[in-house]
Amino acid sequence: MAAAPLRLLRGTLLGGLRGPQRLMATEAGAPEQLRRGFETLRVTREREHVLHVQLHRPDKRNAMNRAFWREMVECFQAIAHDSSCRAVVVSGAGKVFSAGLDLADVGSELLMVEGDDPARKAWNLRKKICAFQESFSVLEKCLKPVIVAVHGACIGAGVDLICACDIRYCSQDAWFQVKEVDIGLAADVGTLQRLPKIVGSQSLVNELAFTARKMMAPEAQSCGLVSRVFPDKESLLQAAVAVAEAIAARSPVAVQGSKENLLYARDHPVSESLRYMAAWNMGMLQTQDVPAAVQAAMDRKGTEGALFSNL
Ligand SMILES: CCC/C=C/C=C/C(=O)SCCNC(=O)CCNC(=O)[C@H](O)C(C)(C)COP(=O)(O)OP(=O)(O)OC[C@H]1O[C@@H](n2cnc3c(N)ncnc32)[C@H](O)[C@@H]1OP(=O)(O)O
Repeated sequence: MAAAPLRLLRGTLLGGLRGPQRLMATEAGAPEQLRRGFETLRVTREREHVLHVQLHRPDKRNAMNRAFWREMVECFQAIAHDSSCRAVVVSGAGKVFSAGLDLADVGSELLMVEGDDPARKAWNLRKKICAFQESFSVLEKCLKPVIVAVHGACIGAGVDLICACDIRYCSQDAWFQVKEVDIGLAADVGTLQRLPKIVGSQSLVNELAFTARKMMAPEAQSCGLVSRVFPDKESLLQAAVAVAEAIAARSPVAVQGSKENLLYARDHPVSESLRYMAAWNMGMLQTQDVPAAVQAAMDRKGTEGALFSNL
């Protein structure tokens, strides 16, 4: 998908956007952090309510350096607070989705831990690991659905990242590798915790984590890691943006409430999740979005027939 020439967003927003637009300093509503931009991420507005976040170190195969781990948190916290954004597409710029941890930049940081004794070193290392975990947990904490589009290699921390996304698509050339054992560590930023809940086969997860073997796109689809496979990157991105647009056309109260409750249900027993749902909806069902959506359905206008305000 070729980037459209940059244009000022003001004035185009209400008409609806048809091509990616770099967020401009003049854009009303976008949080300051998104307008300033990032070193390792490129954020564009693809449609009126859809942002596209690209991992953007193509020369280094989007390897995740220190700036990346920090910027993921800044970026998705800003998106969480951007009420005009209702869905996000994540992809990788260049040849591959991501080569995972930047072994040159972050590898040395992990090996050199400060502290006067083993307990203090351990404590400082724990703080670092928790900070790394937050860089992907932030994708779940942001209630805007995140659709990830994977092409080419998705290695190590790349798998951790996609496991925290809500919808996973890939192209035919994609491959996935839980590579951490090959660099002497147990994957600690989400794969071991989330992947078993995604693919449903503990045996397969164990095999992937213990052997670091590559899993190609067809197997990733058959095991449920990705839900759709596309012939190439272009069709992949088109589909990812289209599904994001479909999500964005629906009530943000309903969509973001669904994400919150799906994640809650993943981590809690059914009875507890039902109680949480009831408490959630005793507030949220009072939204104007319900009568607006019901009226549009009765008028056979579909979702386009109802306009929902930002959340
Ligand atoms: C507490 C933190 C927890 C997180 C843990 C995470 C762990 C992991 O992610 S383990 C996995 C680490 N990653 C790898 O082992 C992948 C290494 N890279 C590759 O296998 C290949 O680069 C790849 C298949 C992705 C692409 O191959 P291609 O031929 O297309 O490119 P290259 O010529 O190999 O690389 C191009 C330049 O990118 C640099 N680069 C690639 N991967 C990394 C990396 N992981 N870290 C740092 N730099 C990387 C590579 O050095 C080349 O740079 P240059 O020589 O300057 O052109």
